[in-house]
Amino acid sequence: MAGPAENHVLGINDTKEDTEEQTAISEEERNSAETAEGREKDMSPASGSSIHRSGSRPQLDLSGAAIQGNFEERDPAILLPNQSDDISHLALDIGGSLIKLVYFSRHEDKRIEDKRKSSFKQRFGIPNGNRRSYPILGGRLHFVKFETSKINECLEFIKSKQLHRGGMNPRRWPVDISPNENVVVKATGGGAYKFADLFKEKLGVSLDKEDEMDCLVAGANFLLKAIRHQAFTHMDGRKEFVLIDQNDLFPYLLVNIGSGVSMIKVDGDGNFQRVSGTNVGGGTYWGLGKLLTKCRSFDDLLELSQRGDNRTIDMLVGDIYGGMEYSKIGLSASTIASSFGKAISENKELKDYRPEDISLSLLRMISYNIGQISYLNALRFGLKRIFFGGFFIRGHAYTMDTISFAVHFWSKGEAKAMFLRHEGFLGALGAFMSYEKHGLDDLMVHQLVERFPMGAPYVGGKIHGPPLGDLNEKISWMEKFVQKGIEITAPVPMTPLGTTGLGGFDVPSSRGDTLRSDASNLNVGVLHLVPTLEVFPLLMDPKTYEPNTIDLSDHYELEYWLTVLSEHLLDLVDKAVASEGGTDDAKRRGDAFARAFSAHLARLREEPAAYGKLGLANLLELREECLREFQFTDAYRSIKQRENEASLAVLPDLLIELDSMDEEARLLTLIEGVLAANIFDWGSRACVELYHKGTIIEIYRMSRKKMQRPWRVDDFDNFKERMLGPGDKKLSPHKRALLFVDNSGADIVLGMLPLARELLRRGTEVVLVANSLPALNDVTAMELPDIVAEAAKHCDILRRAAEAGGLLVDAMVNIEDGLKEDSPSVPLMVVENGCGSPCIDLRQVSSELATAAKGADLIILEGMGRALHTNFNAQFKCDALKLAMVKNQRLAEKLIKGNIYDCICRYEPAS
Ligand SMILES: CC(C)(COP(=O)(O)O)[C@@H](O)C(=O)NCCC(=O)O
Ligand SMILES: [Mn+2]
Repeated sequence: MAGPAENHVLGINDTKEDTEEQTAISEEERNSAETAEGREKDMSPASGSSIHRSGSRPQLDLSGAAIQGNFEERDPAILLPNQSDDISHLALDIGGSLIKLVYFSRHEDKRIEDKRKSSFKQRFGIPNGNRRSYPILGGRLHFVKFETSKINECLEFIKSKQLHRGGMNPRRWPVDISPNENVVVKATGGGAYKFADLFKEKLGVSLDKEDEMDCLVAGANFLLKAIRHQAFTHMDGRKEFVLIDQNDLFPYLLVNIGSGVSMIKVDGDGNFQRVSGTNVGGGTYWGLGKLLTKCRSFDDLLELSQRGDNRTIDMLVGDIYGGMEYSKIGLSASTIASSFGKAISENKELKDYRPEDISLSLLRMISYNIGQISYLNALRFGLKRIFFGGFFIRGHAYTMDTISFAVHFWSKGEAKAMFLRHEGFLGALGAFMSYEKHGLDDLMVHQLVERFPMGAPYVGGKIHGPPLGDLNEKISWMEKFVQKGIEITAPVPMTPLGTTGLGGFDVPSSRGDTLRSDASNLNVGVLHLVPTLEVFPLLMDPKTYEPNTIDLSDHYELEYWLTVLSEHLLDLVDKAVASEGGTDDAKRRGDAFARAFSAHLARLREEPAAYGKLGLANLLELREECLREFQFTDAYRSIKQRENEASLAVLPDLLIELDSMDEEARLLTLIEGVLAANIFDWGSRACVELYHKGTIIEIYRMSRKKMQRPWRVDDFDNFKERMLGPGDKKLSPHKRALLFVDNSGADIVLGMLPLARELLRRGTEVVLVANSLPALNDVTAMELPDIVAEAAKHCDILRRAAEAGGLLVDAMVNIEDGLKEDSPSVPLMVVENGCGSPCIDLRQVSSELATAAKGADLIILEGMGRALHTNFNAQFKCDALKLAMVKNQRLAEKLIKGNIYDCICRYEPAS
């Protein structure tokens, strides 16, 4: 199968091609990678402390280790007084064509101990189930590529960010590490040997060489276990993400296609065996292709193949059987009987064949061969899953289709070929993993969040420009392109549509519009490591939970939502710029934000799976993240404030009205109130237009007036029965209710707070769950205590509950609520949900929320984002009430066969 031993180049996964590939940077602005000043102070070692290492591995020096701060805190930071902070947060995979860099930057430590947080801790204590012997650092993993031929750019990049010295920190250099100190950086790939002296000379860094195969496997294992949408199948031009069960990952076959091909049977972490390989690999394609087509780069050769027709060269079954198929053995007429076989019988010279056809024929020959050998090896060891990686694939749709086709064909559909989004970074990640005690190998899927910041402008299918240092550089670059009249847009297909080559085994079709020669450039975001995130414990089955309701793999649906977001953009930029005082700087940032976000939308329009599996929640979150990237921290700040004030002014009247009702009428009015007040949503186009037509209170009244039952989804009677009991029978009240609140203003003040008050009155503890970061006009956990405090001035129940929950510490004056009945003062609390988006993915919530959830027996999800776009179909272990007004015509039609402004009151008791 493989060639003679001396020619056995298998496993050498690079080629020395003269690639034209652009530098691709997945990089965030430098300043965001900085560590907070205060924390630096705590973490920096006493000056003059020595660096302790054992052998070649830099290790943490645990001598004198002490917990910093509160012993009861979850995952407390541990102060290592003798540890220099220079454990390198950088690892490299230096190949013949590309240098892949993985580096870590710490999160800014913005922990603010407000009274909300301390009261929460008092109430719930601190969970200690997740204690580690050492903490995982919160931070980000960045993935960056350079052309090996431009190694100096790579060295400059490392130097400018001081990555070899543990990140950019002016306090650390040169105080902590003397320039003569030997810093060790993990590296794999042939270049780790070849360029060792250069790294030493230019950066003073010693490259600690790690075995390539070890790294590949470690990288693949980490990715497959820790990143939800890592692996995908690719058939007929369609990418489909595959859910990998962490506990059912092994064994699998890892096929790394570099110059040669290695086939590795992976049985566990660090447990693998190279079982086979072939010398016909990427190097063969590139080498033969270069000789036969005069193509100058690997990418050019791939591009040629997209315009090729291999039937002009390959001998097909039909050529042998006079156009017929050989049905007896299941071979169709278009099956390749012999690659390049036609060339024997034709009286043609090389020049008579189109380079496009040659390239395609070659690509098919090699891809099929690899697919076939891989399958045979999978069969040999009884493996069902085959993951392909290596530079040969580089996100090329047609290559993936061809390999998939071969595996499918030979296995008769039994085995699956899968590909990895981070396939180019397996080795570098593996090298990074080889640092001891960074805690990465312990990370779980829910502790990682991938984000896609604007790394560099991309134009015409290529990333342009150097790595972007800071926000200003990012904006300047964009402005430069715009001045030149070049629209910054997502990469476009490099060949016209419909030019896919024909022929083949049986023709695997790959849609022209998904073809690209290096799509993987942009498919890798920045991995945020957030050790405090947890799976919401009340989810019925986290494994089958899918947050998104609408399926964006439906082309029309995706197109609709992308258009909605584009149409919102101008208005959003106006709000964002105004929120920053409308200064020139804010306008520049606003412009850049609009361009960056439009580029994301264009990118996703072209390749919906570019950032992993796409759902509406991701799109809405991407918008908020992009705003934050351009330093718009709260675009709706003043709108929220205005609406809060207006609503608080009418709250006393509402409470009096409610208190004059009997229990049943009151409960109905309260639910009506929540639904009616959910109309205040600055994310809905239709609603924003409404706001021009009246004051907040007028719109609220109008909305309440229209609240006619039955609602489009109306489970109110069931909810009422649970709350008030059937007939005269009283049921015990819920112990604790989690209220996932939505918007500021009327929504929270006139909708959810009165409902919370009712629950409190009935003896149910209430936890208000709000966003950690601003998103549209959603109320945040930081803002809520003040709103509650204001509302409590008019309400005895809220006041006592807020006091009991530790939200109010000062005695309240001016109590206008006449109610003096002796209601139990169960606590009212506020927790943050861990999100900064209008939607919520309950697989990744704050540890605060997870803790509060443990004693809860009622969940109320409110609003379109939290209850409809996400979680509409979510099932919980406890009673759940989903309340929302549908403020979008299309969603109303799709979800409830109704109309805009219809309401949903969906009650699902615990089963
Ligand atoms: C962004 C939103 C999910 C916020 O809704 P909310 O959760 O506040 O009820 C919603 O306004 C939305 O889906 N807007 C986009 C569609 C539109 O403009 O109609
Ligand atoms: Mn909202």
